[in-house]
Amino acid sequence: MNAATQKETLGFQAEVQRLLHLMIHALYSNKEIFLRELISNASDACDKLRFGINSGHLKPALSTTNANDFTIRLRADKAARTLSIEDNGIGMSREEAIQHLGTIAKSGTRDFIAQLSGDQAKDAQLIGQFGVGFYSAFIVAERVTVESRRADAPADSAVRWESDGSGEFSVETIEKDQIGTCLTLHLREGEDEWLSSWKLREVVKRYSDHIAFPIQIQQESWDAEKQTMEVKDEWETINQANALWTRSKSELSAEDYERFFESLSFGNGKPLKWAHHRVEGRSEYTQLLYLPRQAPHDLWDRNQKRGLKLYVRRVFIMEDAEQLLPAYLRFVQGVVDSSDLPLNVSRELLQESRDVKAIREGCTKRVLSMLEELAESENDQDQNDYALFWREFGNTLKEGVAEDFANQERLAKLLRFASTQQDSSEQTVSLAAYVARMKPEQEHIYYLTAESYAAALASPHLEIFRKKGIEVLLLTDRVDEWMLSYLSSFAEKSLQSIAKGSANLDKLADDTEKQAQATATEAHKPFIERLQQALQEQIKSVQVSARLVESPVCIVAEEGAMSLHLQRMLKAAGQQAPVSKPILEINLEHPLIQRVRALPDEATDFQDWAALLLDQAILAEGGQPQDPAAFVKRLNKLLIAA
Ligand SMILES: Nc1ncnc2c1ncn2[C@@H]1O[C@H](COP(=O)(O)OP(=O)(O)OP(=O)(O)O)[C@@H](O)[C@H]1O
Repeated sequence: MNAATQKETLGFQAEVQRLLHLMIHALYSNKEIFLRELISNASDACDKLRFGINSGHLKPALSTTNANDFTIRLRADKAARTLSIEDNGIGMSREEAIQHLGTIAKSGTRDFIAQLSGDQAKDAQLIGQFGVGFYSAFIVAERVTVESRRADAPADSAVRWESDGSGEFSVETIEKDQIGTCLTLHLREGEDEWLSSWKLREVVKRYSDHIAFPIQIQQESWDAEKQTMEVKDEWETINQANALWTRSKSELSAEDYERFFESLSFGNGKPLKWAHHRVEGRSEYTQLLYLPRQAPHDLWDRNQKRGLKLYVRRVFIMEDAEQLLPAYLRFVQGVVDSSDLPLNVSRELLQESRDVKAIREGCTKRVLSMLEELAESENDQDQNDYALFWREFGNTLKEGVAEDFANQERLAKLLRFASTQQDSSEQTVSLAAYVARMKPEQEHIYYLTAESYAAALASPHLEIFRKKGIEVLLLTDRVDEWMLSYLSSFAEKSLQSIAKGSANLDKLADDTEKQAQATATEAHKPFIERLQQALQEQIKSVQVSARLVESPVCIVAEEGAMSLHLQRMLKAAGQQAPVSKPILEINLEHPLIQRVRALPDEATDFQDWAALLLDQAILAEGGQPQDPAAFVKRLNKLLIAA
């Protein structure tokens, strides 16, 4: 026996020993992950061999090995109480087995182990972040035998590595017919469940369904004579072995993508659009992202489960990984498969990972590009998919304007609104289209927020804009006010509420109009002051209106103050809104105002008239009079007197 074939016994690297001891205890409650780790190693080994063959780097010893023959086989031997995981991947030489299975080649191992405390929960989390790999076999096995033959080595140069995990391992050279690696786990007392085919199926389905190579177990049949299940020499594939996203786009049809979406979304119909890319650079990953056609009923609820499915090198890691996309894109479904994250990445780690940050940015940009492409369909009369998208998800996308400053400009281009330019409440007008239609003298993008489309259309604030033929965007979704507090301009035009302050109306008025307003204010100063006096508890001031044409009065919020609509919304939600008194604007041309103005100084009902004017202004704006019963009483009193 020469030195190379001799059996030798070696000690584990000190770190391995310590890690093994701590890991077995810390991960015991989550022991099934050992199977995922070992299958992942087997899959990596197949990948490496396939790559070696395709790139011409490696010439396998067996000519039969081609990309279609790769399998990962799980063999349970009930009599011997062993579970084997066998692959026909790249395999290991004797030196490689010593190197890879006796040491931890990762940088920072020492620091990492120094952090382990013996506290089970904390250590489990830390080990999870570190990646447990091959050594997880010892969670369920009291002894592990690895027989391996490198794909380019002759049959008599294979290796057997064996250890009970207590500090030493042995290696010897053996003969092995097949290339690849066979790991045999001699199960610990009480671990017999790993001999049952249903248990193996269950765990493979959960974690390894999308491993690209077939994972197989032996078929069993009932032997009536012996009254036992007998193992047959036939193999059955128990995973889908079809990680669609790892295949090249040119191989996949629209039906393939649609079918996969169905499996992701549990029958939510066909997707509107998808994007499938392999991203290289700072972080390497594959993204397969879908825009659904229909919103789930609870889309509005930001606390609902959301997110993409996360895989690491085709091993399933978690459902609903919400860190991979910002909350405002929670309608997107799909898969991210990272090449960089550790297999045992936890939700906590996702939050801190720089790789995840890069994935999140990359996926966000991709979704925005998909939406921009979809928006091009707006010119298509027959199939306006963007209108469809906007109806379902527009409200959610608006949250992005407030939350995603880096992409605000792109998001603003994707917004659609109802407008006075159209006859329907449908939100189809983009800010770009609005700006293109602006009057030469117009400097602002005008909008009005209201409870409903009908309320917006009836608002007295619109009168002057109608008269001058200036378009106003009508915003009636709950999220609008919040969004607007973050969106102050578009294409260098500032957004201006027509229900606040002067609304820069003077810029729209010609010199004669301005002159007339100034003269009227001067001429009716005593009346204006009297009205102001009567209502001073409730309003900030009375002003001669530049925006009213048909209505006698309206109220507006002060420039820079919270809009009255938002104040009402906050109040309805039980939140405290800063109290700011509105401005009452009056239309001096209106017969009702003229009637009140004509009341003699000694008239005792001036106070009633003033209160009535204010209350109707509040009503027209969509609000509630402070004291509705008093309003009705006053109205009746004045009607009877009239
Ligand atoms: N089935 C196998 N075939 C060939 N080599 C293997 C096999 N299993 C393990 N190895 C070798 O042993 C090394 C160590 O495996 P281990 O699972 O501990 O770490 P890893 O796979 O490199 O990292 P991690 O599992 O944490 O992502 C692997 O890098 C690989 O070189």
